[in-house]
Amino acid sequence: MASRLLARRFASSAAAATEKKPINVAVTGAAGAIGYALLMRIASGDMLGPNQPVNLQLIETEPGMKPLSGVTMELADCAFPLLRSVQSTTDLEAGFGDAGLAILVGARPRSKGMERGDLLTANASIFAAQGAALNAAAARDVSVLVVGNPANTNALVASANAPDLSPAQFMAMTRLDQSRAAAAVAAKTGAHVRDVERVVIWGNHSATQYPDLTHATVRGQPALKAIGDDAWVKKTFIPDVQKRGAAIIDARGASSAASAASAAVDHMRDLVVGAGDAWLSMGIPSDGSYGVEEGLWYSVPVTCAGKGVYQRVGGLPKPDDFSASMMDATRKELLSERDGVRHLLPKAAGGKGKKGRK
Ligand SMILES: NC(=O)c1ccc[n+]([C@@H]2O[C@H](COP(=O)([O-])OP(=O)(O)OC[C@H]3O[C@@H](n4cnc5c(N)ncnc54)[C@H](O)[C@@H]3O)[C@@H](O)[C@H]2O)c1
Ligand SMILES: O=C(O)C[C@H](O)C(=O)O
Repeated sequence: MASRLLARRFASSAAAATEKKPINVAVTGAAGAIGYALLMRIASGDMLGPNQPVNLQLIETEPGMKPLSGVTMELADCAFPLLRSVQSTTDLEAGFGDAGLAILVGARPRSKGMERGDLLTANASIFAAQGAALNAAAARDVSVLVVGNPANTNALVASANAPDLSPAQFMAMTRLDQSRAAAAVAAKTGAHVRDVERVVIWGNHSATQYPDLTHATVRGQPALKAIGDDAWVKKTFIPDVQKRGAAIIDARGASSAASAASAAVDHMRDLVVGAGDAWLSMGIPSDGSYGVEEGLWYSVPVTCAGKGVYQRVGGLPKPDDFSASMMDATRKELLSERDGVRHLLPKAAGGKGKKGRK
């Protein structure tokens, strides 16, 4: 008995000695619908892996603090072994203090009949304040994922207000669109979703996005060939993916929440842990390629090597006329969204940061 106890004690002190340093994860809008689904997944280890402890730094508005206290009670009651601490605050700099990862969810969702761009006035100023606070308080190599809509332009606003961080550290979430597109192709071809690769989301997380199957494969074969139905691709697949968010609002009476949280988990996991040669879509600052001017957060395919580093997929052939016109339409929408937030963009936008990514 004594030797079994000793062995157990030895095993737990060895585990403590090799335990990784916790990662500080800041989440805004933590008491909202997405926050509720997201926090459980982060704390359980779904996002950063089964050996990575986390500290949660939760940011809410004043009225959000009471519901947030209920969420933190539930987090405690889950007794997650990887959850080291939970801090709840309305103070942006306290909430972002030393954060290595920041997921910016807190913003108003659209309701029936609205487009995501209609949220620009209500939401963009939130991201100016949050960009400034990240600049002041977050870890210098923080990776920031913007989920709150309109996500691409909010990422631009946050980055523009964080002059000491690299624009490349700010990403807008289009992973949900990628997953929706892959799921639709899997359903059409009878394949499993894991057999659908290289689906690309170009441009804005909006109804102008271009879900592109030109490079996609199903079980290693060209997806367009496996589908064999160009009319379905153009008349059903593309509009369905573009309008999936609205279809969910129509059916559920509220915008997607669990699937949005799941996409944020997938995005951050691939970014931090790495995803080999898989193509993943992210809204990142344009570098002038694909005819998209610099300074727009435009979704493109990337690969993720881990540790927060992503690499844009390069060397793609010139898009055909259909793809080029789709890519241009979403670029134009992003330009007009940028015009709508000019007042929130300081003149000398864009800084260096410690972790440049290309
Ligand atoms: N990019 C995507 O794929 C995607 C998918 C789904 C939803 N969204 C967007 O995510 C956002 C949140 O959606 P939701 O369903 O969780 O909404 P929600 O209304 O359920 O929750 C939003 C939460 O944010 C909080 N909040 C508002 N302003 C804040 C601020 N300044 N600082 C901190 N917290 C703040 C609110 O108090 C609330 O608790 C919406 O803008 C929605 O459109 C994006
Ligand atoms: O469509 C919305 O407004 C919510 C979200 O962006 C989605 O794509 O589900």
